[in-house]
Amino acid sequence: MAFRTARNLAYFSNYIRNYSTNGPLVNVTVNEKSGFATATLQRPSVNSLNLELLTEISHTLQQLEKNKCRGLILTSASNKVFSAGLDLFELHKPNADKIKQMWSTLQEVWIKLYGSSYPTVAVVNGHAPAGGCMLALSCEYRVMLNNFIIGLNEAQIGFSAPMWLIDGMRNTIGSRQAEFALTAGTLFKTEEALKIGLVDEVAQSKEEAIEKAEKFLNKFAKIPPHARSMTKAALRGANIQALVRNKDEEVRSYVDFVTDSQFQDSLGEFIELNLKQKLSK
Ligand SMILES: CCCC/C=C/CC(=O)SCCNC(=O)CCNC(=O)[C@H](O)C(C)(C)COP(=O)(O)OP(=O)(O)OC[C@H]1O[C@@H](n2cnc3c(N)ncnc32)[C@H](O)[C@@H]1OP(=O)(O)O
Repeated sequence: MAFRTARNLAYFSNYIRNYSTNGPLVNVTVNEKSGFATATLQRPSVNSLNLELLTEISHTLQQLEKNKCRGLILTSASNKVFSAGLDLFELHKPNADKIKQMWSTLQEVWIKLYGSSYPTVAVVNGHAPAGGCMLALSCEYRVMLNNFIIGLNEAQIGFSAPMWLIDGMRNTIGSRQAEFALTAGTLFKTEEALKIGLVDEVAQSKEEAIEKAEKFLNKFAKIPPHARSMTKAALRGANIQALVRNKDEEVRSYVDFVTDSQFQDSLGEFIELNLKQKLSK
C-alpha cells in the first residue's frame, strides 16, 4: 500500500494501534500527536465488571504498557455510569471457579493500572460505586462530572474492601476520612468527593473533563518518562508488592466469603432493594 500523504500514513498507523488493542468491551483510541490513549469502557448498560470486561481491561493495560503509551484517559461510553463495580448478578449464587477467575483478574487490573509506568487519569463521567471507584482510584488523577456518586460502598453490601483498596483510599483522602467513608460504605456526590479530595477536579461536560485530563497529562511532557515512572514505582511499589505476596491467599478467602450463605443472603437483599432487575427466583 502506498502512502501518498503524511496524513494517510498517520491514519493507517492509528488504525493499526487501535486494531491491536480494541475489543468489544473496551474501545481504545490513540492520539498520534500526543501519544495519549483513551480507553472507553462500553459494556452495556452500566459497565458492571464481569470476567469478560475485567479480562479485556487487563489485556488493554498490558498492550498500552507494551506500546509505551504516553498517558491514559479511562472513561465510559455511558453518560450515566462510569462503572457500577463488580457484576452483582455474577456474584449471586455463583460458580466458584468463575468467581476465582474474576477476583484474580480484578487483582491483575489493579496491579496493572495502579502500577502503570505511564500517567493515568479517570474521566468519571457517571456513577462510580465500589469497583467503579476502584478503577478511578487506581489512576493518578480524577476529573468527575457533576451530579453523580462515587465511593467504596462494600460495607453496605456486606463485605470489606481488600487491603490494597483501603490503602488506595487512605493514600488519597487520608486515614480519618477513609475510616469514616469505608466503615459506613459512603457514596459521595461529586461536590462532596471534590471537598474530601476523592476527586481532583469537577467538569460540566465530558469534553471539558477530557481537556482537563489532557492538561494533567501534559504536565509531564518535559519530565523524562523513566524518572517519572521510577518515582511512581517508588511511591506505589510497596502496596503492589503486598498484594503480589498475598494474591493467592486473598483469592481463596474471597471465594470462601462470597460463596458463604450468609453473604449470599445479604447480597440477595441488596440486589432486591437497590437494583431494578429482580432476581430470578
Ligand atoms: C472488593 C474489592 C474490589 C472492588 C470491590 C468491588 C465490589 C463491588 O464492586 S460490588 C458492586 C457494587 N455496586 C453497586 O453497589 C452498584 C449498584 N448499582 C447502583 O447503585 C445503580 O445501578 C447505579 C448508581 C450504578 C446506576 O443507577 P441507575 O438508576 O442509573 O441505573 P439502575 O436502573 O439502578 O441500573 C441499570 C441496570 O444496571 C443493572 N446494574 C446496576 N448495577 C449493577 C451491578 N453492580 N451489577 C450488575 N448489574 C447492575 C441494574 O440491575 C439495571 O438492570 P436492568 O436495566 O436490567 O433492570
